[in-house]
Amino acid sequence: MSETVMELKHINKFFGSTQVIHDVNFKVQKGDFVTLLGPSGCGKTTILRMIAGFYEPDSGEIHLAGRQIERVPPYARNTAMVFQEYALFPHMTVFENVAYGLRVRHTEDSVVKKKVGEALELMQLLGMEDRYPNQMSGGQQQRVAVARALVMQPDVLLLDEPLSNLDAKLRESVRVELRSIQQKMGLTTIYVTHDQQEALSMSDSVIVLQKGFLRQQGKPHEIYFAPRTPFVADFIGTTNLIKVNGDDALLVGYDEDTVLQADAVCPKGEHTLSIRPESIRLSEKPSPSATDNIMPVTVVRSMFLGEKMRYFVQDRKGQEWIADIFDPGRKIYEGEVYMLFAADRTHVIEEDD
Ligand SMILES: Nc1ncnc2c1ncn2[C@@H]1O[C@H](COP(=O)(O)OP(=O)(O)OP(=O)(O)O)[C@@H](O)[C@H]1O
Repeated sequence: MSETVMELKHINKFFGSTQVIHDVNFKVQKGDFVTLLGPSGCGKTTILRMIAGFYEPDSGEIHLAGRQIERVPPYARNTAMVFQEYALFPHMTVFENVAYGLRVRHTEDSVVKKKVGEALELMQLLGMEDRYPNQMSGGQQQRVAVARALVMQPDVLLLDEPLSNLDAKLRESVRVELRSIQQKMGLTTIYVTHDQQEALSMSDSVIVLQKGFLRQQGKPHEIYFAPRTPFVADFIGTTNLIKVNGDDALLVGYDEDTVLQADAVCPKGEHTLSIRPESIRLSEKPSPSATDNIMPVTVVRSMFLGEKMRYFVQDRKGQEWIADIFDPGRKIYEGEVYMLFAADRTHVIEEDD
């Protein structure tokens, strides 16, 4: 059974006269890894800082572990935040950096020793207790910053792009490590990133933000395969966004000669469909199965990308589509071909941006 540990209700935030957060609502289940995802400036950090208590919302409520906390000072909330720039104390050893929060709380020495030891072990930092931050790599410093947060046993761990200073390979391995520790500890975590891949691969739940508005919250595969707005569809990977005429039916009109079958009833009027490039197949013959959509197209250009071949094709209307063909072998499609895609991958977008 899932249990809600945190909830934001109707949160609004202004900086001066500019509203940067607009009526944001979401719930976080205990033990979940939740990602706030969106482009630069969409308000991710502002939301995280309001949860930590560094900013106050102008209106709305924040509930954490049974308490209403939006006016509670940061030190009196049981949250711990890890910043992008680690913010370790340079003049303190690793041990003292990790112990800092416990010392502030006047925790007994023997308990400090035990808890810091456990956190260092979890983050694979045993043996480095006496080093100073400048004697460690970026990845190690980042692990110290996480250990320093874990040791506080927060109700929620807040991570603000903690991997963005690491190179791609290290980032990948720290990402796997972080997720596995978080799951082992059952630690509720909110993670800020603008990296879609990172969000999809790490999260139980993803929250997509655009210009201070929450556009969608869902499991990674829901966000990917059933985006609710064109922005979400386009921000999460590559997609084909196609304008169609709906008629309160599964069949939608694309042009005079083409009717497409969609994955849901499309309301009357102009709407958008999203079809992922990997959901498209190409064929020299018009041989669709009963549930396939089919359209004649012309190959404009193609690109070999290793595991897949990316085709840019144009339909009769002049609309360009992208089709990704995996395991392409030696076959190259050229000129006039047919594009096939299943009805259940022809996704009706509920709301236009
Ligand atoms: N202290 C501040 N005073 C005034 N405006 C601010 C302040 N902090 C953030 N903003 C503005 O609020 C908006 C949201 O910023 P925020 O830092 O939350 O975005 P973000 O999604 O975390 O972006 P990034 O990924 O670039 O860190 C931006 O337009 C930003 O310029």
